[in-house]
Amino acid sequence: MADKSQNWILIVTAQTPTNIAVIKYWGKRDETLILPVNDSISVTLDPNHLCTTTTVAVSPSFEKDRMWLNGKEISLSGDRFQSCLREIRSRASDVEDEEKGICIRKQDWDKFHVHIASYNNFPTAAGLASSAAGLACLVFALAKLMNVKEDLGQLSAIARQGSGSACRSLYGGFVKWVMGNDASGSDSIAVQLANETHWDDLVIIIAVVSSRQKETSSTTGMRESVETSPLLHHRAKEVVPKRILQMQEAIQNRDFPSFARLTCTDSNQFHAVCLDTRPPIFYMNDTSHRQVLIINCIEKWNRSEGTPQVAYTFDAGPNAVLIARNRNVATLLLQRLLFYFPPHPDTELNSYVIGDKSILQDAGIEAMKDVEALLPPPEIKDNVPSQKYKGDVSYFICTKPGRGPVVLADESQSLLHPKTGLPK
Ligand SMILES: Nc1ncnc2c1ncn2[C@@H]1O[C@H](COP(=O)(O)OP(=O)(O)OP(=O)(O)O)[C@@H](O)[C@H]1O
Ligand SMILES: C[C@@](O)(CCOP(=O)(O)OP(=O)(O)O)CC(=O)O
Repeated sequence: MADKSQNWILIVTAQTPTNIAVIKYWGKRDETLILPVNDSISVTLDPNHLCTTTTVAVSPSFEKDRMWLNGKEISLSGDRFQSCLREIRSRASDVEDEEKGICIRKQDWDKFHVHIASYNNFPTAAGLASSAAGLACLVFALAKLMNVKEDLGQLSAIARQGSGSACRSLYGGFVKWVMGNDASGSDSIAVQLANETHWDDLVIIIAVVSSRQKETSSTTGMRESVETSPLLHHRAKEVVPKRILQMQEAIQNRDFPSFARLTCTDSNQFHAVCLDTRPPIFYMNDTSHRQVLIINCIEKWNRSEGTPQVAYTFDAGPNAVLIARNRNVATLLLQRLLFYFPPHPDTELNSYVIGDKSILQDAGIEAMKDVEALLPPPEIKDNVPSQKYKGDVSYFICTKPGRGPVVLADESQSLLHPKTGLPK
C-alpha cells in the first residue's frame, strides 16, 4: 500500500455535457435508487457552449472528502453524493503511477479521501440541467481516477443515482434512458441511439429567461406529481411507450417534422402534468407571456411553412430550448427572436447572443442598428405586436448536438492545485 506520509496527489479532470430531454422524464417509481416511471430520450448539447468541468484528486494528505462547486465549498453529506461516491469506490481497481511513486491497491481505496472541484459554465439550478452535467461529470471523473473498468452504460446507472437525468449525459448525440424492470435498478441505464454526427444539421437556440433559482425543484415537483396527478400515470402507461418508439424512428430517419411534433407535444404534456399536480406547479408562471409568445411564434411559423421548421421544449424552468431543422432556419429563428426580444439598451449584443456566434453573422446582425432594422416575421402580417419585450430574455445560447464526456489531459485545465489539492 502507498505510504501515507508521502505527499503525492493524483488528479483527473473531465468535461461533461448537459442534455435536454425531448421525451421527458417526470416521476420516479423508486425515490432512493432514482428509477423512473417511463423511458426518456434526450439530445446532448455541445460541451463547447454548455458543460461541467470537474477535477477530482486523491492524496494520502487529504483528511476528508471535500467538494467545491463554482468556487464555493459545498457539503458532500447528501444521500445522492454519498451513493455515487460509494458505488464508484466499490468498483475501483489498482492504480499505479511509477513516475510519482504512487501505488493504490483496489482494497485500499476506502482509506483515501478525495477532493472535488466543479465548475458549470452556465447558471446552476435554473432549468438548464446543471445537475445532469454535474453528477455525470462527477461519476465519470471519479471512475477515471479510480480506474473503474465498468462501461459507460454501467457508469450511467451510478450517475442516475446522483440525478436521474444525469445518466443521459454519459453519451453524446441522442440518448435513451431505459427505465428498466429490475428492482435493483441494474437495467435502468442510458443507451446511445445515435452519435452527434448522425444528425448534424440541427441547430439549438436556448432563450435563457431567468437565471434565478426555481421555486420547486424537479425532485420535489415530480414527487408531488406522482402522488397527485392522474395524468402522469396515464402518460407513463399509455402515452410515452408509443412516443418513445416514434421518436426513435424519427431520429433514426432524421425525420424533422415527426421529431418536432413529438418534442413540442411531449414538452406541453409534461407542463400539463405539472398543472394537473396538487397544488399545481407553474414552471412557466412568472414569465408566461414570454413562453406564450415564443410558442405562438413557432407554431404560427411552422403552420405558415406547411411543415415544422423549429421544435420547442421547456424543462422545469422558464428557459425555452428551440431546435431548428438546419442552419438556414436557425438564422431566420434568431432574427425572429431578436425582433421580439431585443436586448436591453445596457446589454452588449456580443454578450446577448453567446455560443456559436456565427449564426448571428449569417443573420446579417453585427450591431444594434441591425437589430433595430429587423422586420416583423412575414407570417404575423397585420398582427405586428405593439410592444417589444426589450430585456425580457437574459441572453441566447446558440449551440448544437454535441459529444459525450472526455478527460482533459492538459493540466492547465485542472481546477485543483497540483501541490495543495485545493481549488486554484
Ligand atoms: N457541477 C456540479 N457538480 C455536482 N453537483 C452539481 C453540479 N451542478 C449542480 N449540481 C447539483 O445539482 C443541483 C441543482 O439541480 P436542480 O435539479 O435543482 O437544477 P438544474 O439541474 O439546473 O435544473 P433541471 O434539472 O430542472 O434542468 C445543485 O444544487 C447541486 O447539488
Ligand atoms: C424536467 C426534466 O428536466 C426533469 C429532470 O429531473 P432531474 O433529473 O433533475 O430530477 P432528479 O432525478 O430528482 O434529480 C426532464 C428531463 O430531463 O427528462
